[in-house]
Amino acid sequence: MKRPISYDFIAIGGGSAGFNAARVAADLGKKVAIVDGAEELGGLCILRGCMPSKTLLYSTDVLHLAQHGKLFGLNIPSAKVDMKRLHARKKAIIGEFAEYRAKAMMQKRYDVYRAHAKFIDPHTIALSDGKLLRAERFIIGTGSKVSVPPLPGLADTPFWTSDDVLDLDFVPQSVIVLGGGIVACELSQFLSRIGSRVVQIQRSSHILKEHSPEASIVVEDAFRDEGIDLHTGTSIQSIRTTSDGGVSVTFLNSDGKKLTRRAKHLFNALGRSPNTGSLDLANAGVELQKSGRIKINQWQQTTQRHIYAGGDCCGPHDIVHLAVAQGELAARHAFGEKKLKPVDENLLLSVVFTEPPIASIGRSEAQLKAEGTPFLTASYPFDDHGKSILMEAKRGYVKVIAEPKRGRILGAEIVGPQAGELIHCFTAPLAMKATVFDLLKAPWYHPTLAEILTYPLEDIADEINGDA
Ligand SMILES: Cc1cc2nc3c(=O)[nH]c(=O)nc-3n(C[C@H](O)[C@H](O)[C@H](O)COP(=O)(O)OP(=O)(O)OC[C@H]3O[C@@H](n4cnc5c(N)ncnc54)[C@H](O)[C@@H]3O)c2cc1C
Ligand SMILES: NC(=O)c1ccc[n+]([C@@H]2O[C@H](COP(=O)([O-])OP(=O)(O)OC[C@H]3O[C@@H](n4cnc5c(N)ncnc54)[C@H](O)[C@@H]3O)[C@@H](O)[C@H]2O)c1
Repeated sequence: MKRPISYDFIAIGGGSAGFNAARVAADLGKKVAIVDGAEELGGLCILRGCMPSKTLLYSTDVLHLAQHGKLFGLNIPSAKVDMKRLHARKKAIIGEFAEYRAKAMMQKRYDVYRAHAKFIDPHTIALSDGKLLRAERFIIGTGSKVSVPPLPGLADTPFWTSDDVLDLDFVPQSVIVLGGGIVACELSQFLSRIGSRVVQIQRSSHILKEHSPEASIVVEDAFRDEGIDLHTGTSIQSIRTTSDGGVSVTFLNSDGKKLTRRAKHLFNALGRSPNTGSLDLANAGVELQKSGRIKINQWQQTTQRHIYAGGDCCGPHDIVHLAVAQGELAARHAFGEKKLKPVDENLLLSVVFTEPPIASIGRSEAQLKAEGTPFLTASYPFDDHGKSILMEAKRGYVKVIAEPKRGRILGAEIVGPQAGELIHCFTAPLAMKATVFDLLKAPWYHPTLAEILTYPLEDIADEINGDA
């Protein structure tokens, strides 16, 4: 048997979690290897996730504004997508990001192995190119893959995944989108705005079920107004290919009525599952949760304490800044850094890049109610705010949730223009445990979208002061 090459730290997977763990370990002076089996380096976020989707969505936001030029007193005779250019722009932008990441990975500080890894014992991995590597400590950051749930007919019907939709260079005539999660919603609106006829079918009673029904309903109304044939509270009965090469989906709608929808293409956006199947984790003594995610503790350690995990393969949320934070924490903990803090669930930040977008931070009303934690809440609508009115962006609201005695901010939810940017008015205050009174000491420029936040802050302050 060959002698393994030895390292202090090996990252299996060079995405957001693995790469950032490797970077920190190298900063700490350790001998580090990154093993990644992908054809192209960069990870999901850069290649087929956040960056391509947001590049395309920005273009369709601009397109939508141009198509509604009349609202702004503009005469734009025709505004249409040019799919070849849109596709080329996306490829150029993503190409640059990927090149930058690949350069960062190919520095002398790491050895990079372009192969798939699997464990043969708790300290040794075998690579698909036949090499053996050994390390004192590991991080598993192998990400996630598209799920194919056991829906009748799905496995036998050709379908697109988000990878295909993000790489389109033509306008599909019609698409049935299965699912109502973030991927389904962001890309349904993209498809609809480039000119496809879109049917979206979701099992639960609201889309984006991780958010409040109140927030989801704002987006559902916008989708229906834009012409998306959206069905929620459904149960899919059958999926099949039609004789003309299209697809047909039969489902029970929320009233129990049987409906069939046909389209040229099917887009499976029914979720993602952790990518751990080929790692032979049993050989390393690394256990999985029921969900298939790798079991971790607050320091990202798996059930085999010198093996850490970060990102989509362990969750609990598939969000990039968390994958980065988990990777960094794992590497620091692995090499004994003191005064570390676990990733703080009370600061959970989420942005859905639909239009209107939804953004939230911290605890939700539903969570606080379920825990029996007392709280105050106040909200204010965008249709009564100067800046959003002049932007013709009147859907949605801002909501602040605070502790009832001192007014410490516990959470916030924003649905409406620039929600993904505005929510960052709360990130530092929440991290610093600020109160509504602290935020009201700050200046708020007029006329901005951000100044809308002062209204719910003032309402809560008044309630605590007894002035309400
Ligand atoms: C369409 C879409 C849009 C998204 N948009 C956003 C967004 O706007 N904001 C946000 O926060 N999140 C977004 N996400 C989620 C985000 O992309 C992921 O949470 C994040 O990229 C996961 O990072 P990771 O490091 O866990 O995995 P990845 O980046 O997937 O990295 C895993 C790496 O491991 C490698 N690998 C796998 N198995 C092996 C093996 N056995 N051996 C060696 N290498 C292996 C893979 O090749 C890959 O490079 C989006 C996801 C999708 C699908
Ligand atoms: N803006 C962002 O931060 C962003 C963008 C895209 C993706 N992501 C992340 O990527 C991850 C994957 O997103 P996703 O949208 O693919 O997954 P998801 O799990 O969020 O959504 C999957 C959807 O499919 C539905 N579904 C699942 N099984 C079903 C069945 N058998 N029948 C009918 N409906 C079914 C679910 O109810 C859910 O609405 C998410 O965790 C998300 O955090 C984040």
